[in-house]
Amino acid sequence: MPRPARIAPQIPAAVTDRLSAFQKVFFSKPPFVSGVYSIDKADYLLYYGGPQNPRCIDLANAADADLQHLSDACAPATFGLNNTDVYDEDYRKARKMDVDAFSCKFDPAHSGLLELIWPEFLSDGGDIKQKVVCELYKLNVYGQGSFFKAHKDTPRSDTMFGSLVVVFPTPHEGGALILRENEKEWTFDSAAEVLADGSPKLGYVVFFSDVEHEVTKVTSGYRVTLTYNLYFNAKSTDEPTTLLHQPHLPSGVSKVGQELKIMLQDFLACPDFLPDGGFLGFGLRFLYPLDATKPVSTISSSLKGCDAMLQAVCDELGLQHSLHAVYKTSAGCDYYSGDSDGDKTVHIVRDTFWKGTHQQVDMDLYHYIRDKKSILLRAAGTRTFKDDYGKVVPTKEVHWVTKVPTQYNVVKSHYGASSRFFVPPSSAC
Ligand SMILES: O=C(O)CCC(=O)C(=O)O
Ligand SMILES: [Fe+2]
Repeated sequence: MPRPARIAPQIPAAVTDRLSAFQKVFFSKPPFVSGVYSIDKADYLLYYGGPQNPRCIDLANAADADLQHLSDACAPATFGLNNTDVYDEDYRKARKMDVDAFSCKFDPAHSGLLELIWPEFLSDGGDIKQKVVCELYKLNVYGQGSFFKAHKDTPRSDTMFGSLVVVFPTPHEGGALILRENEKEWTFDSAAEVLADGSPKLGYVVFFSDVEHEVTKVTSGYRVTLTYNLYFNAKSTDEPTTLLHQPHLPSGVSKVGQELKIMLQDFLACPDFLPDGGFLGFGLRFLYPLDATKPVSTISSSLKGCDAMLQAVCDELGLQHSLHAVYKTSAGCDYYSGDSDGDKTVHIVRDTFWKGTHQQVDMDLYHYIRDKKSILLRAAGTRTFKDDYGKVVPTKEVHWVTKVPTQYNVVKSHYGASSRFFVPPSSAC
């Protein structure tokens, strides 16, 4: 028997227009911050070679022969794949030096660089709730023909959330950093900028770990970089190397946050919006490494960028909110229950991840995934429906304000978290 046709939700244009406007603003900010920065001349000095063969190179005034020496002192660069370091010149051709083999006068915290980039990067100018550790990771030299193909950085602990790369003003061409998120792409081509107007500057780019990026081929000269891992609060292995100063900002959410706040207020005041009450659902924009045995709420203090901003907006509006794992499934087949509503899609909202697997339970996933605390959601504007036993499924309506990403598998991805963020209705709904 053919399945009854899906009945489209009845959503008034006043609501759909508001939803798409909200999404546009939510995704408007790029997932990185970049630019050039002036530092003290002495901060360009890099020492390496150890006591047997000590060397110092001025990376603001380096001759090709000195850069060649630095490159020769490095080893071939590897990259992280499935928790191991892999060397593959088809994927990454570059040289690297580990942190115990060199010392650089430049320090991102003391130079003031972190204070400059931090508010814009993490909270779009709003309040910053987290302390961050910025750990020097590697020195890299990209000589002629070097590149690093598209990849996402491997999180080195579940508190690592991003990377900082600084590019020294050594003459080179090519070696642009391309960043991608969803369908969008940005290029940070520091080669010209670090040597523009005759005064050497440091190029910098800071991005979230889940942003795909690649380094294009260096066509001449040497591109010398330092990379840093960024951790929330605590870090994985050693003592923190650098603690970010909390910038002194007026409290409250950012400019984009203010815009979202006004939009949310407008939603809640709209009479067409969830007239019988319900939930607002937000698919998080970024990925988060999470121990799948822990409640999803453990990442609430580590939200990034506009995810953190949304949380702040809800706090300011006095809206209750929480983080959840969400499973999309069907609550039954129509011909068993005799219910002709057709679509029985239900989002099962849990505080923790479901521990079973699809293979173990072929049928009736709906009954296995839900637990006593689960909330069951149906699309706003649709009617309630019955399960296979003829019982009405106790669903509440949800408007997915930002879409639920579908491309991540919570079991397979090492990021683990495909969590969602919910705002129960205010009294206006
Ligand atoms: O050098 C850069 O701009 C990025 C390097 C990079 O992607 C990495 O080290 O993982
Ligand atoms: Fe990378």
